Amino acid sequence: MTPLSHIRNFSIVAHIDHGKSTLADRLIQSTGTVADRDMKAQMLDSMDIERERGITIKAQTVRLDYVADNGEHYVLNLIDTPGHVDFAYEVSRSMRAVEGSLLVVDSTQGVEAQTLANVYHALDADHEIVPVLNKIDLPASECDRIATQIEDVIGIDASQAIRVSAKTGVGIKETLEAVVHRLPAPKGDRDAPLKAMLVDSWYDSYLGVVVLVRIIDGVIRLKDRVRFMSNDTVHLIDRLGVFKPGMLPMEELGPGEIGFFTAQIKEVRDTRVGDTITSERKGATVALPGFKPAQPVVFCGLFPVDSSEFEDLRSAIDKLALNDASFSFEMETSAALGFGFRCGFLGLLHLEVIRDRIEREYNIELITTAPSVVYHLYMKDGDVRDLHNPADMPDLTLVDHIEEPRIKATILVPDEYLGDVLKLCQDRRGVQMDLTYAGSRAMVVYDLPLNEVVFDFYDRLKSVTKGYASFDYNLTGYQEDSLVKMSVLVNDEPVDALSMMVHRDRAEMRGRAMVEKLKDLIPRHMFKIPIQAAIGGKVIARETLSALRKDVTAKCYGGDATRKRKLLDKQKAGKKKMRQFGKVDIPQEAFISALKMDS
Ligand SMILES: Nc1nc2c(ncn2[C@@H]2O[C@H](COP(=O)(O)OP(=O)(O)OP(=O)(O)O)[C@@H](O)[C@H]2O)c(=O)[nH]1
Repeated sequence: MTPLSHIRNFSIVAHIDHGKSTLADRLIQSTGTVADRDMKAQMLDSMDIERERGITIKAQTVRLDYVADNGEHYVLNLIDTPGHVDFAYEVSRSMRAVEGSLLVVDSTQGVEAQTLANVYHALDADHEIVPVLNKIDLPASECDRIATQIEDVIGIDASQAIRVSAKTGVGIKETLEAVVHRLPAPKGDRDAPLKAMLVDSWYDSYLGVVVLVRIIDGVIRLKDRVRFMSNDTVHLIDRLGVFKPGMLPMEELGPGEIGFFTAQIKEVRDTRVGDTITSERKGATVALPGFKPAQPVVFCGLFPVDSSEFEDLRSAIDKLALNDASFSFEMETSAALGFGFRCGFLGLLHLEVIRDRIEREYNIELITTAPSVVYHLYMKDGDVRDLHNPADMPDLTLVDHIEEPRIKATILVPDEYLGDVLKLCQDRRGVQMDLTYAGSRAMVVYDLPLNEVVFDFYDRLKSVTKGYASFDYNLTGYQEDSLVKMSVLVNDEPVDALSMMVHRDRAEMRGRAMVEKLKDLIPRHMFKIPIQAAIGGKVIARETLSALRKDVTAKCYGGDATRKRKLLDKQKAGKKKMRQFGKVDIPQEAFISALKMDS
């Protein structure tokens, strides 16, 4: 067992793409944790989807053995945290398991919105922070300027920032020395009753549920019987160890150490992140302060394109939920789409990841309905209800008022795009709260309704700023506003999957945009099709799709045969992805595309 004075626990915080995973790889490699020949890029990103998209979702951990320049042997535990806003919750909880952070900032880019958000999590957890300026091998690197920016914007001393190229390996040794000498050792009492913090847990098809723990006090041993304090269950530890980064068995783990155990636990749901684990006998009586469970904030319906795949979808969703306690679901039926599931997610990226995994790993084509936030309905009879699905909106005459979730959004953007960003936020019913400058960049803080952000705000922000803006948000609470349900009728049939909650003042604009989009997205049929948007019984926008002549290749005027064939093939492929509403076929992509706003 390593003495506390020779343990350092740390995380790396950074904005996406600033080089967190690359730096972690270099640290793993240069401490000889993984032999060079086994090294593959991004050791810690285990899921395929993470590797493909280059984003980290689940927190991962690795133990590094390091002999410092003073000749002493240290154990360094690195917890890698996700970088994306949807997973901020995972960031904040894994920070509680460590004492310090390396703050990685790309020295060609500077501080971004997620740098700020993540560093605040680290400061909240009382971390010692060592700034690291990365990518110094690039000609555009400006270390002095970025160090000053870190001091101005974040307010921490950056005079001792370490200059690193995670790509070439320059500065890696200095980084390891800084971890040893500038980050504090953990505290803990080996002789006190066991107190271990449950940092994370996941399902492994061979091992069952694997639990990641940080030992605070006491010692945990193989074959110990331990009690989970939140639900008072007792489990026998049948496997104990650390990640290097593969599993390395250990006989015991003492204070300050981070490792895993398995104990024949069947479901991730039986393990509450933030829970305190103690010994069955003579255990601790007071639990560690827990964490709030992550709440899904975005809901949407997932339906199989081919309705015979409903059972396959159910089993795919069941399996995914095994490993992801923040993903919720319940069965849903839609008049238009048949059987499916209403699912809750931490944010849009989370939604996309789950949807992609179902489509790819389980080979089920999906129709995704409009993402919606959770509204609070205050009914006239005094009842208060949560509305997860606009299709369930009761008659407005029964509702006294509606509250919607609001967020505090922080956006960092180069000066020249500030005007466009302000306009975008204003158009989305935002209220400006703050505007400050750091060099040639502006930091603007807006109070915005989550429902205006949930769908395509981030895409719009990237496009109006040519990708130069960075964005982060957190939920602030609920606020009353004038909200109504807008329904869409195609050929006089309501399409419930397209109904959405909108602000009354914006309903007409949204309705018009929606029917115009649908007119382009729905192929022409042999008859005229009216497309309408309505609030209650009142139509607020209308378009008519004219009837089609029979021959789809007619407009090719003879001529090019391959082009004709392509068109027919395209039409055939399109058919498979259509759903029938009354007499009308609506292509799958219409459900998502129709909801994108161009403002
Ligand atoms: N030139 C140069 N490129 C680097 C350096 N460090 C990282 N990169 C590149 O920057 C890109 C992003 O690096 P990652 O390590 O994936 O970034 P990340 O912060 O882990 O991103 P997430 O996992 O999505 O949070 C990759 O293409 C890296 O190869 C560096 O020191 N120099």
